[in-house]
Amino acid sequence: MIKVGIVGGTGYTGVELLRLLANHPEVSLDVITSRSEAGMAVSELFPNLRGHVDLKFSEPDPEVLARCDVVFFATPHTVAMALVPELIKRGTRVIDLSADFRLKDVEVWEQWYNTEHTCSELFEQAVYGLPEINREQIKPAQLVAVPGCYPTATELGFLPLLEAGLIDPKHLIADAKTGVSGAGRKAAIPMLMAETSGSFKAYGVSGHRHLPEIREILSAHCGEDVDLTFIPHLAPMVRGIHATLYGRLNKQADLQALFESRYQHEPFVDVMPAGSMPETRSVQGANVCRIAVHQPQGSDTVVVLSVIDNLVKGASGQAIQNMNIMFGFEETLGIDVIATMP
Ligand SMILES: NC(=O)C1=CN([C@@H]2O[C@H](COP(=O)(O)OP(=O)(O)OC[C@H]3O[C@@H](n4cnc5c(N)ncnc54)[C@H](OP(=O)(O)O)[C@@H]3O)[C@@H](O)[C@H]2O)C=CC1
Ligand SMILES: CC(=O)N[C@@H](CCC(=O)OP(=O)(O)O)C(=O)O
Repeated sequence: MIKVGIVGGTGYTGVELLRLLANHPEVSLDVITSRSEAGMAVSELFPNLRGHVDLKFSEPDPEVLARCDVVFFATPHTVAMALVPELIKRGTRVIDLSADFRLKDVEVWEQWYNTEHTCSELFEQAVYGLPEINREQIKPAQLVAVPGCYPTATELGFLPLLEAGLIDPKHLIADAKTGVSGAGRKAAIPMLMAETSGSFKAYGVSGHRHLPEIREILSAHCGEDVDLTFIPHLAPMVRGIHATLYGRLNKQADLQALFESRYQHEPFVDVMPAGSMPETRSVQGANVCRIAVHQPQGSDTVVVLSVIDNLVKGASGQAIQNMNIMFGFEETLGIDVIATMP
């Protein structure tokens, strides 16, 4: 059994970590922090955890957190960077769901996050936690940066095509939609269902912070600078991401066979039969990226449809997948793969 701590246990990704880790046979949940709910029983705030999590929220305390084998940060960006150096020094492993350690260039990070980074010296040792490209590096890692939700859906969709050199890396388009839970568990008028229900809009058109992340990862992995147009949208749903990805083919190939072969050994990527249109509900609650590849008739454009649950494969499920790899557990242990909706 390993001792696990969670910083930020009252947010959407925090409670999703709790739901999955409460059932994990190798995990003892030891610390769950919240500054606003310190002293309250976890099961009082989250009745779905009654009988499964017998802990109280506590203030984040590095002394206490350092006694864990691994600490998850399910906090807004800039929180992890303040606490992680001390934990790393004491030998505690860290899995950060925020964006603090996802990029390798501090200037780019500071430009997109509009604040100073206080421990960029850890960028080098941080491993980007997308197991489908970095499984070997994740195994010994002390610090894992879990990919963003849009980047997970987008990178998994483009990877097979870029790796095979089948599309022009300078002309990629990602047209992606998310639900309101992507904005976190807080009171914000534009995210209220009364505002978003029956409505649909784009945002971040002039630039979204996930753009440099996707560009950096795809470029580094494929050895060629990638240029991407990435436009996020807010859809009237609670959870889920649907990314429609476009690439210009520079040669013809059996695209279905390419995707099936690339992901044949990946437990959490499901390549659907030719002609399929994956729906976000088919991955709700599951750590699965469901992908379909299409080539519209008479066109040299390939269209990839990629869906995930932003809170599971886009955050907490992927974080636990990383933990399993880091501690040598079966990669699928304690992680749901069957969605709660058909
Ligand atoms: N929601 C999503 O779909 C996804 C989110 N992420 C990332 O995961 C992280 C968490 O997201 P989400 O769960 O949505 O966020 P929420 O806003 O829902 O929750 C944030 C949590 O962090 C705690 N927190 C806030 N400020 C601090 C602080 N200064 N020190 C310690 N704890 C703090 C809060 O508790 P309290 O204030 O009581 O301490 C709360 O528990 C973010 O970085 C987000 O970008 C990644 C992928 C998807
Ligand atoms: C609706 C909404 O605001 N969505 C968030 C989703 C990003 C997210 O959750 O952040 P990470 O995956 O980077 O941690 C956004 O666009 O910023």
